[in-house]
Amino acid sequence: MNNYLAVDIGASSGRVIWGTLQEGVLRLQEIHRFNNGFIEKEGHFYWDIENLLRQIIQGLQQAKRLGVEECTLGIDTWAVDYVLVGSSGERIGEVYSYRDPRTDRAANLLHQKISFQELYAKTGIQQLSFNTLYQLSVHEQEELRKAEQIMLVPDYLHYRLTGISKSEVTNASTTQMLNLHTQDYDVDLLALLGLQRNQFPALVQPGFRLGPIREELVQAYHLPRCELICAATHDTASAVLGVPARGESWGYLSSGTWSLIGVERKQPLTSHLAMESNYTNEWGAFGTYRFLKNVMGMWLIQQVRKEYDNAYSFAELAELATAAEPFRSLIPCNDDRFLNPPNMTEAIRSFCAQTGQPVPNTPGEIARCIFDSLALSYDAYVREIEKMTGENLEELHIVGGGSNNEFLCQLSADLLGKDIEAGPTESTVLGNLAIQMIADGAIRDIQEARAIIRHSFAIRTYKPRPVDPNMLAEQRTKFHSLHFNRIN
Ligand SMILES: Nc1ncnc2c1ncn2[C@@H]1O[C@H](COP(=O)(O)OP(=O)(O)OP(=O)(O)O)[C@@H](O)[C@H]1O
Ligand SMILES: C[C@H](O)[C@H](O)[C@@H](O)C(=O)CO
Ligand SMILES: [Mg+2]
Repeated sequence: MNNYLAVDIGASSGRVIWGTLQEGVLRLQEIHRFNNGFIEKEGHFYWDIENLLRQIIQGLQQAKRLGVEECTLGIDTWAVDYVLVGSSGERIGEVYSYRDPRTDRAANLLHQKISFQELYAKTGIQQLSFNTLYQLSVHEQEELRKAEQIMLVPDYLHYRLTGISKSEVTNASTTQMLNLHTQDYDVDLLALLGLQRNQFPALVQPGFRLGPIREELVQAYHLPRCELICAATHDTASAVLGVPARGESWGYLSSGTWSLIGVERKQPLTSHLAMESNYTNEWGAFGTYRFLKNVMGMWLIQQVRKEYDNAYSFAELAELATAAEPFRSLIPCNDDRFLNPPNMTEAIRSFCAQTGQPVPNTPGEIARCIFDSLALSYDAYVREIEKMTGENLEELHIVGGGSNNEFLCQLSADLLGKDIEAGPTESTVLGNLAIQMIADGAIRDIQEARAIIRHSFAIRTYKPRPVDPNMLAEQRTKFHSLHFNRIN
């Protein structure tokens, strides 16, 4: 029986999970979990990349202690952020978090050189203020000049472990620098930033075999002998692979720090409506495209929970929301004011005051405002996606940590009037493992992998409850009037 290790590092937490496939059942054993999150230094926000490497090493050491002598290893992380690497392989400077305010005006400045319309026609990528393209356009020129390589976070982690430098396509597509037509980095876009194509590693597909962990690391840290295989290194791309879809017409909501809501397509969709509504075409595994939209997601409640000194679990906050008055106050989840405010609770309260809504006070009222607003977002975007693709989605899957939020899963089913299938929580890990097992020949293809996931993990179905159509129409109208997510 082969051993497969998945390292999945999201914005709020990371985990090292040991996967095995026994008689058609996929079994997971969590062997290490750690908190993630950016650190603030002099008004800027960075990731502690050295700590992430330490945590991966600790997870591998634990795997060895549990008896894993040989394995394959896949790594996935959040998107867009990058590491500058010098001619001697040294890291140059800090690793900025995408929530750093340095990009607040970057898009407006860059669009003086190239319109968003032209950019979208090239890349099909949604406008998020922190896309890698915008980050690099404002990065300190001194550091950029010293950079021989620009690696996205998971590619850099691969590099530190193996010495091999490659750029895996699913995550590379989130840079907004990959050209849909040439299927490579767009050299004209790079030139706008004063960058060369050879500063970015060669593109590779999920399943690419990177090679073994460097021997000196194996010896120094008593690690298992691991061969690194490129997962779909964008965590959302792995999450989509881990969706236990049955048919051909299905949508997903990868619910974690962000809610990524979309469909898996064989071709990109870059219509004028898709661009105007700010939908993206991130690349998926096996030549697919993840036509989706970023929704601010559980970041909102994560920050509120911290501001209550973590006095409540996420389950308790969902419970308190259940008892609060429905649709009393709503927020436009994707408004930039919620991207990284000094205090999320205050940002929510002041928005409600500014818009003449009742101001939420208690933890339950704040949580209810967040979850009502998220559910109305999901309702709006699923209907937009169905309109743009011409599909009536027969299956809707919520995966990731948010699939444990019973209140929000049920409310989403009620508003949409559709069944919602919730779980697995660790869909990202499962998608990471699926690529390894397919590369290893243990699983034939992604269809078989999804069938095995369906068979191996409990999936809870939320059936829609009756909703007053007048109330629904009223809330949809109110939400739409508050919603600012138009490209300025
Ligand atoms: N029992 C629960 N009840 C309600 N919500 C929960 C529960 N467990 C987890 N969550 C939600 O799941 C979120 C974390 O999801 P997940 O672990 O998928 O995120 P992540 O992988 O750390 O981050 P990223 O989204 O960047 O991948 C929490 O912020 C919380 O809102
Ligand atoms: C910054 C990105 O939008 C973010 O990482 C999102 O793509 C994601 O993957 C969240 O897990
Ligand atoms: Mg995650």
